[in-house]
Amino acid sequence: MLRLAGVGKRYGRGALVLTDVNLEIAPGQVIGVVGANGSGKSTLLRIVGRLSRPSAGTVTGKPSVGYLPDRFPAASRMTALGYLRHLGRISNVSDVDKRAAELLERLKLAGGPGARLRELSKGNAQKVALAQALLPEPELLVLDEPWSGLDPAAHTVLAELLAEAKERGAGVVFAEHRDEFARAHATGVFELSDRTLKESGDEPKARLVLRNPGGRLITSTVPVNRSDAVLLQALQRGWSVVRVHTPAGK
Ligand SMILES: Nc1ncnc2c1ncn2[C@@H]1O[C@H](COP(=O)(O)OP(=O)(O)OP(=O)(O)O)[C@@H](O)[C@H]1O
Repeated sequence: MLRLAGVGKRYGRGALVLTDVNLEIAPGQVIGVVGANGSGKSTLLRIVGRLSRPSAGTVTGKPSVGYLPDRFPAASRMTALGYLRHLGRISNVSDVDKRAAELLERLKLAGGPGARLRELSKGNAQKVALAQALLPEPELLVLDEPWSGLDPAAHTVLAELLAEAKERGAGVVFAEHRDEFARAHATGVFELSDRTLKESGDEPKARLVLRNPGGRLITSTVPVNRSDAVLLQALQRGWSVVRVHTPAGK
């Protein structure tokens, strides 16, 4: 469906953000991309969704794409339904009103289809953003942190919608910063670190919640066999340990 080979990306004359990224997306595959803030997840997803061109390497395949951006510009006076109708007409969605209303109903958009975009809370704006990506039933869904801001009920609905997309043979690529969460929803998880993408094995991970000397809470996910070393280094730098979550039995 889509193949990235040797993909690199730099912005302007800046340093490389991605180097030698290889990724193949097949129908029915759900790929989770994890990585720290700034590791290049959004950059990679924009390339996968063909919204941005790589500086090196090739992207082959031209599936239709539904894209959920990392920031949804919801500053319009349009209603949620008006907005989806407009987008649906551009991409020739049949029965657009019915389908849009169904999606908004399943996601439980506060205020219903008539809610104005600029009055929506973060989580409700995210629901409209998800609906616009799902509406045309694209061959490839590219979702940048799709669970961000959603309440638990909408989490479940989104998991169902992704399972349905997978069932009809769509490919899905999503970005997520929580490793275990990505693992729970993906058929394959890849990690972006040091500017490149590696398949993330099933090695058990520990989640460390630390407080830096400035008082900020920092959450870090590390392989269990490295957690002692990371904790020791953090303590030596004057950080304190708030919580350590390890998988059962590790
Ligand atoms: N339009 C841009 N122009 C210049 N640099 C950019 C641009 N977009 C992203 N970057 C840089 O590319 C790097 C990767 O950013 P990106 O947003 O892809 O990371 P991310 O993993 O999605 O981060 P987050 O988890 O915080 O959303 C960062 O150093 C960022 O500053």
